[in-house]
Amino acid sequence: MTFTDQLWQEIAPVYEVILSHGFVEELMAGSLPSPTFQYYIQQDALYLADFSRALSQLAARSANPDDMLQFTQFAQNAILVERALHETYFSLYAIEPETTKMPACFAYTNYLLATTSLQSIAVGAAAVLPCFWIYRQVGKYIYQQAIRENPYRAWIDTYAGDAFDQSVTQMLRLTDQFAELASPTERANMQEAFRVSSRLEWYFWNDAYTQNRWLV
Ligand SMILES: Cc1ncc(CO)c(N)n1
Repeated sequence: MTFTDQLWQEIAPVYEVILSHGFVEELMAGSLPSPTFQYYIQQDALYLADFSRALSQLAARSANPDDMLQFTQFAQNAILVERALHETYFSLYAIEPETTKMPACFAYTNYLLATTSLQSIAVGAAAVLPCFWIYRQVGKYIYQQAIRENPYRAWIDTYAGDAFDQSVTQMLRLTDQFAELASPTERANMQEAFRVSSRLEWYFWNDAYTQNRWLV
């Protein structure tokens, strides 16, 4: 079993509750209320900018040019592909850009930036991995079940598509390479980072579903 297989086994319960979350179920059924999706898209635009910064941080800290190129491409894709998607939805739903990160987005982006800046590159890679991997799995799951006339089709197609699939496979390969070189302590830190980000993925959807705001 690869290191990344082990990572997935450990977060299997988190993945299960993500799949059964109301946000995912209603997105799949096409019945997600548009204010919920708007909130999500606004927060995701803020998230993606920092996700790209976190990937650039890993690129800058890479020891070899192959890894640098990979992380740079991931950072570029986070901006390009996903911005195109957001522009679709921003105009489709007349969504105003948001500037305030709500609690889950705030927690997640700050966690990614701190981890990719201050921890080892291996731990940083493990922290960004759920952003790739969970989205691919959720994307494929939704794609298989979603009704054809789904207002959220463009979102579903992006994450269930081949281009995203290939990035995820590359990211998994990189993480397994880092794990091979890592000490047992560092591998434990990678597991912890993977777990934290996986939980924050759930919180990100949950904040949108509950329209969570700062209470104070
Ligand atoms: C919160 C979140 N996680 C992962 C992705 C996929 O990159 C995304 N767009 N948003």
